[in-house]
Amino acid sequence: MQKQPRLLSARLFQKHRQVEVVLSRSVLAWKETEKSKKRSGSTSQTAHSHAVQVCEIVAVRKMKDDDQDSTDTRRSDKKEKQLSQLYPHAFTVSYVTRTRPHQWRCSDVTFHCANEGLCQQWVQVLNEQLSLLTNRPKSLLVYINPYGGKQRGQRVYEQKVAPLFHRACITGRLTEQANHARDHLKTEANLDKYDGVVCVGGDGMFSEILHGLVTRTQNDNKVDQDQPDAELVPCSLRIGIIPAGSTDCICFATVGTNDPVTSALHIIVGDSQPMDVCSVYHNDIFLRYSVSLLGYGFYGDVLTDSERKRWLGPARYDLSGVKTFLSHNYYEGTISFLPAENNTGTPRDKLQCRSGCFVCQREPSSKDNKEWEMSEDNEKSDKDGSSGWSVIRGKFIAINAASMSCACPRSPKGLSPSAHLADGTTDLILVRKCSRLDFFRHLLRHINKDDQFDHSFVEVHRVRKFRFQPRHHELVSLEDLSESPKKTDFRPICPTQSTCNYTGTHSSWTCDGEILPHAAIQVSVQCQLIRLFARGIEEQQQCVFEDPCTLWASEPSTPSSVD
Ligand SMILES: CCCCCCCCCCCCC/C=C/[C@@H](O)[C@H](COP(=O)(O)O)NC(=O)CCCCC
Ligand SMILES: Nc1ncnc2c1ncn2[C@@H]1O[C@H](COP(=O)(O)OP(=O)(O)O)[C@@H](O)[C@H]1O
Ligand SMILES: [Ca+2]
Repeated sequence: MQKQPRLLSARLFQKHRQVEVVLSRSVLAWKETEKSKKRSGSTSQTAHSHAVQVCEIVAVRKMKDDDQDSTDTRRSDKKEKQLSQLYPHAFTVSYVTRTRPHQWRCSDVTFHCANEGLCQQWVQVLNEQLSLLTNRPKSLLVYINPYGGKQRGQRVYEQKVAPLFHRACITGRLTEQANHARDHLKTEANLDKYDGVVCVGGDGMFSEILHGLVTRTQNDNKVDQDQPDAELVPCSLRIGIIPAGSTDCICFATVGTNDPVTSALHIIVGDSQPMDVCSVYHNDIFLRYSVSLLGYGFYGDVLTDSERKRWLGPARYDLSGVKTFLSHNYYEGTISFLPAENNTGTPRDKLQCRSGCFVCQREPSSKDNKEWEMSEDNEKSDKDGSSGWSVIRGKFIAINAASMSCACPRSPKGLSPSAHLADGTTDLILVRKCSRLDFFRHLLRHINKDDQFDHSFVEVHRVRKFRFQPRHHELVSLEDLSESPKKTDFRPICPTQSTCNYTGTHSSWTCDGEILPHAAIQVSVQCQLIRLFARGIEEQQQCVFEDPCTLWASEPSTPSSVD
């Protein structure tokens, strides 16, 4: 690893202990000095040595700066005030620490020094380093859905997020007309003023922001998104999600947890995660965009039923899930899809999309481009189903397109554990008609370690485009009307019954939790159309910066004050 010169080094104090503090371009490190260790009788080296990446420093402030407001009575502020009285020349560094897996917290370390000049110097140089991090947002447009999830959006923002944003000097315009977030973004908001848009809510709220921002970007660039073959322009503003919804799958699958503080910190440090977006059409009419689950049959029915139970909050999905499972309906139709090229991996490989995923980072090589162009040609010569496109006709309990893993607290590995966030593909999962018990076994595998695709009635394909055509409604009703129950019927289970109920009607598509008005749809994946304030799921405790030991040994590039 390349050794970086020190920008500053000094002997400072942490409470009563003397510490050696070193700053390079990428790392701030500190450790107790030998003298201080001896005095306190401590022998352990590691317990007293710390290192923080500069890019994970949230803020640096002189202790006195925040003490002007004597009306502030929060415990942390009181403590800070006491410290500043005790140590007049002190500064505090707030930085990211990893607590539980994927969970981030903001920790503070306060150093004090013998004179004001030294203190000023450290604050100035540290802040200069932070100002070089140009990916950090300074101004954010924040929308809160006060009615999402357990209706805690506003409280979560005010108590957990706003204080952190304030500390990092992020100013945001807080709006509570969340129901109008999409339209405000589409037409009214002056987006030039902002570095990003943040939503506080669930996947439905995220969807509002997505539609507002993508539509606005296309309009500004004179691209007609209603044309199925339009080449959409990627959005320049990143989107942040503070989870406060019912499923929070988009947050969970991009960060690894649905914790508001962790998300706020990913926003503050200016993370960036590109993400695919599916565009959904019905007979060449644009319907919606989707980033998580497009589901027909089981999930479509769960969502349709759950909308009537919104008052139950997140529990509505459990109740509707059980009800839909017991109904055990299947639907007939034809699904056609354009498979992704071989180099995109398969939904059944064990290559999970993680921070810095090389599958998503891969620039299409000239060979890949050629393959892709060939597929496009195939598509043109193949509107009625021949080579290039695969066509499957059948009876399905569920048809799911997962553009990301769809991991969430209900299913920590998700619907398609190896789906990628930004590879330009979606994983198409077909669950054919099967017994209720088999379907239960399949569902169960979403929460245990077994492979949910390892059933004879399940198949999964990685695709770039797909189309679905339900079996013709009129024909079905004429044939089956007498014996087919209505799709929303709820009947007691017959233990001997092992086949599904043919409804004779269509199901609906759920599109990131919203219901689509048409069953026949055409879908294509728009590779990396948006970016989130996230970095993908971190594999483990990240320690990717230079070894702090090299810092202690290296010489300062500019002479620095030592106690
Ligand atoms: C025997 C136990 C079986 C349990 C199986 C559970 C499988 C759960 C898979 C969940 C996939 C979720 C995909 C996410 C979709 C969200 O975008 C959508 C809207 O989210 P929000 O606005 O935050 O509410 N949520 C859903 O579609 C909920 C699906 C729940 C199905 C039980
Ligand atoms: N102020 C509001 N009043 C009512 N509905 C809203 C408001 N703001 C957003 N919504 C809508 O609420 C729906 C669900 O929001 P979401 O935040 O995803 O919660 P949940 O995860 O519980 O579904 C979305 O369709 C969103 O457009
Ligand atoms: Ca994808």
